[in-house]
Amino acid sequence: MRKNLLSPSLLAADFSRLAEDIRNVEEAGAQYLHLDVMDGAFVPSISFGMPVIQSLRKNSNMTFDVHLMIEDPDRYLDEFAAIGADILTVHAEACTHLDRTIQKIHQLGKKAGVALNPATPLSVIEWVLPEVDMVLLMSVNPGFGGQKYIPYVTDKIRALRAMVDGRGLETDIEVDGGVSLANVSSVLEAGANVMVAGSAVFRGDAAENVKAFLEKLS
Ligand SMILES: O=C(CO)[C@@H](O)[C@H](O)COP(=O)(O)O
Ligand SMILES: [Fe+2]
Repeated sequence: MRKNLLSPSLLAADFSRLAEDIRNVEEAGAQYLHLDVMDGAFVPSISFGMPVIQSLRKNSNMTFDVHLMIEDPDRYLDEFAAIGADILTVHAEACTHLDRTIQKIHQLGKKAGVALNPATPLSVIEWVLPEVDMVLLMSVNPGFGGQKYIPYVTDKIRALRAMVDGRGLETDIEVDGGVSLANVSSVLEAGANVMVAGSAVFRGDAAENVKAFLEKLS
């Protein structure tokens, strides 16, 4: 039986009190912490990088689910591994040699994720799928929190679930962008099992929101 997991996205937290916000979601039962690294090149925005993640590592035992929205992520994999990332997810669109990048993440002893923008077809990962621990399907165009879920991604999740199950794989399927308490059940029903939620967790009472998500995921 696959596990359904919640990965609150730190991007929507209050940056003036990160330690407290993280403690809240961890104590409420969130298993992963989603860390969005943006370089201002692959995506228009710049978020945060290694020093922030390294500091937070001391405050949390959650699985650090690092989403690298950066060009040529190979340049930084050693460093992200060294500061305590558990899952390193790279964008297929940002990697010239995706297979090599996945191998490198595994050599560093980390789980390898591959992210696809909404418009990127699943065929891009067809051959590497058995090598990947998690596929992240973007359900918004990456770069910002608080955007609206793109409805056609639900069919893409269904297609990926069929691909994963049809090949007898255990690849996690993570969905990222606009996931809320209102749509999480349909995302789950389509076959995703790792839910990223930023605004829907950190806007309002984060602990209560985590509990409400976990109830829907149980
Ligand atoms: O990677 C990204 C955006 O590029 C996401 O992880 C967002 O941070 C999710 O935020 P919400 O859409 O849930 O507010
Ligand atoms: Fe993300």
